[in-house]
Order: sequence, then C-alpha cells, then structure tokens
Amino acid sequence: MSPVIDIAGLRKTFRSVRRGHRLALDGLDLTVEAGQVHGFLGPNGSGKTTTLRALLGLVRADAGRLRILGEPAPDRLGAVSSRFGAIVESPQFFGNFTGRKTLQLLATAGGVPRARVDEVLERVGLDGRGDDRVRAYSLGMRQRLAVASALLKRPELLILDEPANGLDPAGIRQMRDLMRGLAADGVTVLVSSHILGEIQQVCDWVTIISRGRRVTYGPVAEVLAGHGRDEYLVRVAEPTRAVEVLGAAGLPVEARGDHLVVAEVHDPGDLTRLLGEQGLWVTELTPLTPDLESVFLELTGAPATPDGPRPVDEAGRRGGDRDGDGDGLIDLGAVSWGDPAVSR
Ligand SMILES: Nc1ncnc2c1ncn2[C@@H]1O[C@H](COP(=O)(O)OP(=O)(O)OP(=O)(O)O)[C@@H](O)[C@H]1O
Repeated sequence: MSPVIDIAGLRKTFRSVRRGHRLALDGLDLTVEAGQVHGFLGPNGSGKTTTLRALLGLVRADAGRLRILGEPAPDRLGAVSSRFGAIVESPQFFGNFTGRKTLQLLATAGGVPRARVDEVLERVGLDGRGDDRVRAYSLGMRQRLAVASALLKRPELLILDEPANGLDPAGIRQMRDLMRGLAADGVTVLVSSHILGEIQQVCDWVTIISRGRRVTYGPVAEVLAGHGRDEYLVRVAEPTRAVEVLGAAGLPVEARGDHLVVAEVHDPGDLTRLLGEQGLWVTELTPLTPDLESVFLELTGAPATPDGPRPVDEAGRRGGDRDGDGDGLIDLGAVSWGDPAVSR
C-alpha cells in the first residue's frame, strides 16, 4: 500500500526584498504510512509548517515530490479532499455562536449531514458544552472544536499543526486522549508539536527535522534505542569505591544523587562482575533510555521550545477582533476541509 503522505526532496526558499532569501526547506523527506500516529518534530523555524502548507497547496514548493493519499499535491488535492482534514492555520470562530451552531454551519457548507455534528462534539469531548458560546470556551476547548470541525467529513487522515500549543496540562491531556481515540478509530494522524513528552506518549512514529531536512525518522522506540549510550543507573553500597573500580576499568562514571551513572556498558554482566569481584554488591541496575527531548537536542542542537505558531483562535483575538471582545470570524479556510482552494 502506498504511503498516506509521501514527501521527497521538498525545497522551498522564501524571497523577500526586505529580508532577502530564506531557505526554509532543503530537500525534506517525510513518509507517513496508514494507521500511524506520526510526530513531526523540529525546532522553531525548521520548516514544519512550511512542509504542511506545501502539502495542502497553501504555499508553492520550488522542487520535490508531494503526494497525499496516493495523489500528487497540490494538483490532485481535490480528488482526495473529502478524505483528509487539516488544522494548519489558526482557525477563527465567531464567539457569539455556540460550538454546535458553528459546526452546523460548517457541516452545511461542507455538505455533511447535521446529525454528524453531535457525533463529533462527543468525539472531542464537547458534547456537554455544545450549546455554550464559543467566546466562553477555553483555548483547549477551541482547539477541540477545531478538531471537531476537521472530523465532520470522517477523514481517514488528520493533519494537526501544534494542536497542544498554549494549552495548560489539562488541555494537553485532553488533546492527547483525543489523538489516542482517533488512532483507535483507525484515523492516521500527522501531528507537529514542540511538546516532546506528549509526542512520546501519543505517537508510534516520529520524524525529526532540522534546518529544512530530515535528521531521523522511524518508530519512536527505535529512534530512542538508536540513540542510547549504553548507560546504566547503578546503586551500590560503597559508591566512592565503586567509582574508583569502574574508573580503573575504563568506564565513564559519574555520581547522580545516591546512584552512579555508568556509560559504555555493553554487557551489564561485566559491570556486576567487576564490582562483585571487589566485594561491592549491586543492589539496583537500571538501563537508562534516552527520552525524545534528549534525542531531539542531540540531533538538532536546539531545545524544543514551546513558542511556536499561534494557537487556535488567537489570531482572532489579536488582529481580527477589532472590539476586543473575543469575536472572530468563522474562517472556513482556516479549518481546512482538505480543499486548499478555500484557504488561499
Ligand atoms: N511566508 C514566509 N515568508 C518568509 N519566510 C518564511 C515564511 N514562512 C516561513 N518562513 C521562514 O521559513 C522557515 C521555516 O518556517 P516554518 O514556519 O515552516 O518553521 P516551523 O518549523 O513551522 O517553525 P515553528 O515551530 O516556529 O512554527 C523560517 O526561517 C521562517 O522564518
């Protein structure tokens, strides 16, 4: 089966008279197979949003292959537009409308039966709040409303750009549960995020990019294992003497609290034998697996920072909302229907 998203050699340079040329994508590759919950990670400015915008026909790439659901993008997006949903821009909602009314309007515009509105409200956990005005929604609820709108057409693929940005821990957890639920329903999800702990919990695959290029990809567990440094956490009765013994054997060792961290341990049996021969009995021995945060830092040279694109609806609050009362406009294009034509 062909990949759901297949991007190869994608290049994009932004040219501006004032700021000159900026290479945003430098031959980027991204492959997402059906059924994956695929994390798309990279530092600020590494090209994640530009990649997604190019895929959706919102920006024109200079070179490269873009395919979505087997069709070349952007030329044949129309043929598959009913099969995917995307939240890549900042959707703005009209604050005076209820969540339900908002979705009903979007359903009508998209030719979706209105009965579907209740289903998606329930799917994103807004069923109890569907009759509240959007202006009373928290940021997390607005994010979930945006996801609900993208789900109206029962997409088999959902593309989410920074869905957890700006959310508090409870909102992040709800978004995580929502993505897990979608995955359980068989929806393929491509999600970009800076919140790597979340990605590690939710995604089974990951692609990490830096400066417009892919630097690693694969199943999360494999990517983490591939960057392990054979480190072990050791607890031993006489740590000071253990440091001497291990150091003399050429193993890098450092004290961490009342434990030792020993690196370059290819066989943990060697470690227990070395210490045991000196009468130092190991009471605890735990392999240290790197987390996504440390792998990300190692590969990109940059920490994952949370100040990415504006979260859902904030654009409406900042710029599109002249009287400052939280009313934005419903922007059908912002919540992409998989038809990039309306978003341009
Ligand atoms: N419309 C534009 N005009 C000029 N430069 C742009 C434009 N859009 C993006 N860029 C530049 O392209 C590069 C990649 O930006 P992009 O928004 O794709 O990165 P990103 O990985 O999504 O970053 P973030 O996580 O901060 O959103 C950056 O240097 C950015 O400044």
